[in-house]
Amino acid sequence: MTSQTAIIGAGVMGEALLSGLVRAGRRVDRLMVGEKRAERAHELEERYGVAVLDNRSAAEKADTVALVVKPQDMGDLLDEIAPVLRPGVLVVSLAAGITTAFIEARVPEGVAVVRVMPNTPALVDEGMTAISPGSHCTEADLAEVETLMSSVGKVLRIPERQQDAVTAISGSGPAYIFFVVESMIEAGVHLGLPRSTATDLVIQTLVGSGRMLQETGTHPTVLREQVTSPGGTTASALRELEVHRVRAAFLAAMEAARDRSRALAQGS
Ligand SMILES: NC(=O)C1=CN([C@@H]2O[C@H](COP(=O)(O)OP(=O)(O)OC[C@H]3O[C@@H](n4cnc5c(N)ncnc54)[C@H](O)[C@@H]3O)[C@@H](O)[C@H]2O)C=CC1
Ligand SMILES: O=C(O)[C@@H]1CCC=N1
Repeated sequence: MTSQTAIIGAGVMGEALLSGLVRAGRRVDRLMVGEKRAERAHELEERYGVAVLDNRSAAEKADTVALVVKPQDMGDLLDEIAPVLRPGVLVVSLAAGITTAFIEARVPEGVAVVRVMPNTPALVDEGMTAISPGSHCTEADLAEVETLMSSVGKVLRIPERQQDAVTAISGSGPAYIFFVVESMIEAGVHLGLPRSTATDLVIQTLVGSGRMLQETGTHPTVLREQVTSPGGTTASALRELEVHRVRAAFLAAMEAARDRSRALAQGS
């Protein structure tokens, strides 16, 4: 890929994308960053040797413009860069909730828009990204975004109507997993294990379980049953999780995330 890519908004997710592209071998002179915090901009220039420009200059020079600001900042950002977006430019939004229709209403005709929901494991090239085309998007545009996001992990094409649910499951998902990890470590400490021992045990259990899911292709219910010996320790623990309605709590949590994604689209 020889085109110029601008990343506007270089916080957690913007840097995950930037660093992934650099790790994947993208030449730094084919990347640009727009970042409003001067200190952060300087940090990224130092760390990656990437050019940090004002948003309009970055958007004007780029063939692909990735928007990685908070959903609440998206309207103002689009108003700022729309006048310099050329027809044929590809706009890629990574913001939760923001629809392609919202963006298309604010950019010139002929600008293709793709909505993307990544997650932070992109930082270690194990991201899960879902992409959806806007109404003027070609197969080539979508393939371009697929290539862009494959540099940081897996990519799935989905209809845009599924994006709020995807945001609730994989976009926010790493936070739930880290929450479970934190909770298990604290439980280990409560049971008298040194914190470092509990941390090692939980992290390797998570990594091993993830690899089993990925490599065996076996359904999680079957894998869970294999651990659950009749009358044993696991059955006792799982009964407590059911008593405390953990399954129902996960469902309620993800419904709340899905609803929040929808609300962000309305600007709240
Ligand atoms: N953090 C995550 O796990 C994920 C975040 N996202 C989406 O990515 C977007 C960014 O999220 P984070 O990186 O977590 O937030 P963040 O707050 O870490 O980064 C946003 C960055 O945008 C900059 N910014 C704000 N307005 C700007 C403007 N007008 N011009 C240039 N830079 C500007 C801020 O200074 C900041 O560095 C959000 O829309 C979020 O929904 C999507 C998936 C996962
Ligand atoms: O919490 C958020 O709104 C963003 C979107 C998905 C993950 N983080």
